[in-house]
Amino acid sequence: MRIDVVTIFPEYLAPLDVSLIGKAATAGILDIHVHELRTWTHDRHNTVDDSPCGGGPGMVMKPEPWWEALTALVPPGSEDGARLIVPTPSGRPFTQRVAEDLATASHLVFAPARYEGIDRRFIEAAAERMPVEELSIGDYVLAGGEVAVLVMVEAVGRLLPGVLGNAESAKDDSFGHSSQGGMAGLLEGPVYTKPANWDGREVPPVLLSGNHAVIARWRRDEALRRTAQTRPDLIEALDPAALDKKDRAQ
Ligand SMILES: N#Cc1c(-c2ccc3cc[nH]c3c2)n[nH]c1N
Repeated sequence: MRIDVVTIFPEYLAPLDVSLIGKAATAGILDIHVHELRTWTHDRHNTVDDSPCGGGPGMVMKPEPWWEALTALVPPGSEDGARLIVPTPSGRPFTQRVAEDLATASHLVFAPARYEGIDRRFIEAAAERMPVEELSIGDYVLAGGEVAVLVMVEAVGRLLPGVLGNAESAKDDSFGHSSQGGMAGLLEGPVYTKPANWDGREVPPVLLSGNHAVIARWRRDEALRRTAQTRPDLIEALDPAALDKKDRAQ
């Protein structure tokens, strides 16, 4: 997968060189390029913004630099498999299912804005050339979209074959929100490691029993309990067919 990120703060994307995503890039699984939006400006001041039409606070990002950048990164005729991702607080929620969908793309172009956002006409023009996703990472307001790009690239990148080792395959995601595997749609229950007694607190004996069926049942019960407590909406959203008799007894 090729990933292009266009931004006025390229240094904000430095974490993409680190850890899981950095290793995936080194391995050639991800081909990540971060670009300075001002590359596609032509005036003395490398202007990327202007005052909002109709008045109002702040500044709006001009469509021209974004359009030139997009055209350079996705030349006409090469749109097949390319998707433009625009982080925005007014976007569709970015969820695990959205991450799974984006992981099927061959080319993602991220357009993290600043100021009051990008001139709407850029989004409309881009949508005539390729799928455009306006996505939000949560119900709070950031100062720009770069943080959201880091979140989305990690959530999508970890789903690509070869990025996670076998021991930590995304298929077994148990942090909830995965739509795959036995814990699909549930939040993860508590996890423990050695020592068996720490601070006078014991690891639940079931986890030391060696009985994998009983352990699996206990973990699912704990996931159901935590999900019901923390995110009852996820319980409501579960496919009833995904719940067995013992689940319903919870
Ligand atoms: N995604 C996302 C966002 C943002 C966001 C995204 C882009 C810009 C550009 C200026 N301010 C922004 C805030 N705030 N909260 C979210 N969940």
